[in-house]
Amino acid sequence: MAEKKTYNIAVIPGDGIGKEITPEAQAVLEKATEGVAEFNYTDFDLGAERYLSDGTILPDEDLELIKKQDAILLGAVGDPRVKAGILERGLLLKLRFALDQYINLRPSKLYKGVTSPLANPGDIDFVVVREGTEGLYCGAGGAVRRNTPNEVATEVSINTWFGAERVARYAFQLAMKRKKHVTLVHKKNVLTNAGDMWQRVVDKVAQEFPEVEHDYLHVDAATIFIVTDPSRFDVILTDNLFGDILTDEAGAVVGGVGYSASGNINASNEYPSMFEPIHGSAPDIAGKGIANPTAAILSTAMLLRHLGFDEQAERIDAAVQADILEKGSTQRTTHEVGQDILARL
Ligand SMILES: NC(=O)C1=CN([C@@H]2O[C@H](COP(=O)(O)OP(=O)(O)OC[C@H]3O[C@@H](n4cnc5c(N)ncnc54)[C@H](O)[C@@H]3O)[C@@H](O)[C@H]2O)C=CC1
Ligand SMILES: CC(C)CC(=O)C(=O)O
Ligand SMILES: [Mg+2]
Repeated sequence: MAEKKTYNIAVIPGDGIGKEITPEAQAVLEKATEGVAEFNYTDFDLGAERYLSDGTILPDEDLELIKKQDAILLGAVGDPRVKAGILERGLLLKLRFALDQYINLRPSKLYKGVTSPLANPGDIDFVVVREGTEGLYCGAGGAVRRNTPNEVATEVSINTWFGAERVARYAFQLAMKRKKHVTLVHKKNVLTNAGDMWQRVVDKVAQEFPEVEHDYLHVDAATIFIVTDPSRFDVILTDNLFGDILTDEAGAVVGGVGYSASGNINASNEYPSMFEPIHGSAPDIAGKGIANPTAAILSTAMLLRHLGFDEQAERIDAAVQADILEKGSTQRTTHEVGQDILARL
């Protein structure tokens, strides 16, 4: 149950379709919370336009203000006019790291009425618990002898016992509320240092949860089962890179990344958590008004659940499900989908 009466929400639409889907999500969030508490929104002009106009990516004063919010609603980051990585690292990953959002929570659910590319998808309903602050995304590494034929580039995957243990415990706790099954996904047959540590962490944490079954898959095999037998999964626990890749695949399997929401959770509540669709800024369709805002809207349900507004979150989920059942197969603009879902609240 929510405890406070006033909530401050940072809104970062970002780039590309992020700017198109975020207003639809925010409208749903505002409507769903009408009368239950006061939600104050602060818009942050961060992303490619800001960077191209004044060279700033995430100024310290913005970060400090964001730290004081209760939650963050983010669209997507990345623009073809800006060198790859500048905004992704300097804005998105900086937020995840600075706010210690170590749980990257990514549910994959096949909504009734959505057409999966799988012939026999079965009942797909699993959650990927992806570590959010470590692994190959830390930015450790570098390049020597750049722009010579002898260039060597390294990316170092940093995995700490502390980091793996806290996310593993979260995954087992989540499994207790679900089908009590955790699958660790890694590549321990090759990444023998990190993979072995992750397995030992999971074996230790599992002892605290005797009711939860756990197994292991190498990531390459996991990609097979996500398309051949996705209903076998309940909670997938994995590292930052594998989780990123697997969740896009899972998104495709449940009808498209436009249906896949996520939360970057600071489970200790020291800093605000951030909610965003799993997809990016989709430059190939940006500006056309055709992006699916459903993932962004479902992200607001995750935001509300995080703040303790379970009932309001359920209403958003139900509105999305009803919308898909009735109109999922019709061609609609981003705004039409947003309006249709809004009308059901
Ligand atoms: N969380 C974030 O902010 C993320 C940012 N990115 C950034 O986004 C940019 C584009 O990356 P891509 O690799 O193209 O991935 P992407 O997820 O933006 O797009 C991949 C494909 O999915 C489609 N798609 C994505 N969202 C959709 C939606 N809501 N409705 C309908 N179709 C949708 C796109 O049109 C595209 O064909 C890059 O700059 C990348 O770094 C990528 C992933 C996550
Ligand atoms: C753009 C990246 C920083 C990450 C990504 O693709 C994701 O978190 O899904
Ligand atoms: Mg991704």
